[in-house]
Amino acid sequence: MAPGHWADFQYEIYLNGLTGAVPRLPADLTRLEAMVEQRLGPGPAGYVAGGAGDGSAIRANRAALERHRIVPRMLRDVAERDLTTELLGATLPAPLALAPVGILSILHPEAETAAARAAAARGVPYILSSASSTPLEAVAEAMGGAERWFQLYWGKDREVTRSFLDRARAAGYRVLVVTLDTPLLGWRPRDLDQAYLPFLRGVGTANYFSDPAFRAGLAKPVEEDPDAAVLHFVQLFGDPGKTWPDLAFLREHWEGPIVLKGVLHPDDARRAAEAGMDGVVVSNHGGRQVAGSLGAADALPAVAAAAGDRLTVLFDSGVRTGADVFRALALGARAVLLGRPYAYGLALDGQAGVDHVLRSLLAEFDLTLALSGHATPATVTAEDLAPAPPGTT
Ligand SMILES: Cc1cc2nc3c(=O)[nH]c(=O)nc-3n(C[C@H](O)[C@H](O)[C@H](O)COP(=O)(O)O)c2cc1C
Ligand SMILES: CCCCC(=O)C(=O)O
Repeated sequence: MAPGHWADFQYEIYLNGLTGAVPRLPADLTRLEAMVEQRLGPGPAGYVAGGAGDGSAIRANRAALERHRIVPRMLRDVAERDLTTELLGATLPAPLALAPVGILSILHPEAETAAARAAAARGVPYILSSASSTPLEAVAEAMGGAERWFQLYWGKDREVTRSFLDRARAAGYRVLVVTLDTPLLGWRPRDLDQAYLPFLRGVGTANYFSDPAFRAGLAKPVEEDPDAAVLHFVQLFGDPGKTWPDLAFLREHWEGPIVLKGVLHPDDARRAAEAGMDGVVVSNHGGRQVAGSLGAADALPAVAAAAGDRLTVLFDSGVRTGADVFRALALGARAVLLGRPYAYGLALDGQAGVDHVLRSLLAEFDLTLALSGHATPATVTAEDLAPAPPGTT
């Protein structure tokens, strides 16, 4: 990252305005979802925007964040700011990574590769999903010298898991994010009502179909019987039979940091620490798994307290603005993962769209930080928040 502040993006936009150039995407990232609905058909837009059941967990995610109001402090010298953040042995330019979002080819032909390039150009880690539409080796190349994180769907076939870990290691991925909240796909009415499940057409299976261990489990090569290959994928991608002792296998086969994604209860954080894990992502999978579940931000303070200094605590589910990043840090996260907004940026303008989303979010965060009286994320605490008056959220 060049010297300067993320907030400089604001001046860049103003200066472009002198020549009549205005950005192609809005500065208010909450507008992107409606734009994607208009641009893409209801299938892909519904898949990304949709949630479990009645959508209550998506609403809970927003409510849990909005319930906290920022209390700005004055005259604290915020002229020079530094957003760099130490995270799991690396120095990041900001407390942010891009969340694993699978099957991005339903949104844009360049899919994960474009998202990875956009993130790498800003030094932000991109967490590649197991359910990527592009093989992990090709995405690793697109990441160049940036941090490489791989998200594992920890399925039923141990050989496939082992092979994914071997491939990820060989391709230079350093951090392993193991998603625990998706051993089964949640009940998602928008997809069910449209009978829209991209996986059934083979989207998001690139890592599997290119995997020697996966291919060894098929009666016929993928190319000869793609339907059977899809069925095999559907049967093995999740494993609802797993329990905490099973983590020993992953710990044994992955030398770098392991982060468990989808932790919402403090006891699960304690178990993660006992199992030798390095971090957790407090997340309800963007409200896509358990309708009626608590807003992820509501779980954050207790998980952070249970984690203490034994685990690095990350957060996602509902982050849409710079204020949300601030709130998550104040509630105990060290960094946040951005999910749907960058997928929308990709859908609307490819790599440039992801770049716009990243820079807008971080510019807004930088300004929020400064205008609230902080020169660095490290000084943000729960003291910077006040509860919203009852009935106002
Ligand atoms: C379309 C879509 C696909 C996703 N795919 C994955 C995935 O492959 N692996 C995973 O761990 N999480 C996946 N997630 C969850 C995200 O990593 C993240 O937890 C979620 O998007 C956060 O909620 P938010 O986007 O509303 O902020 C997906 C989310 C969406 C919207
Ligand atoms: C096979 C997993 C589906 C990707 C995912 O995590 C999601 O759609 O939420």
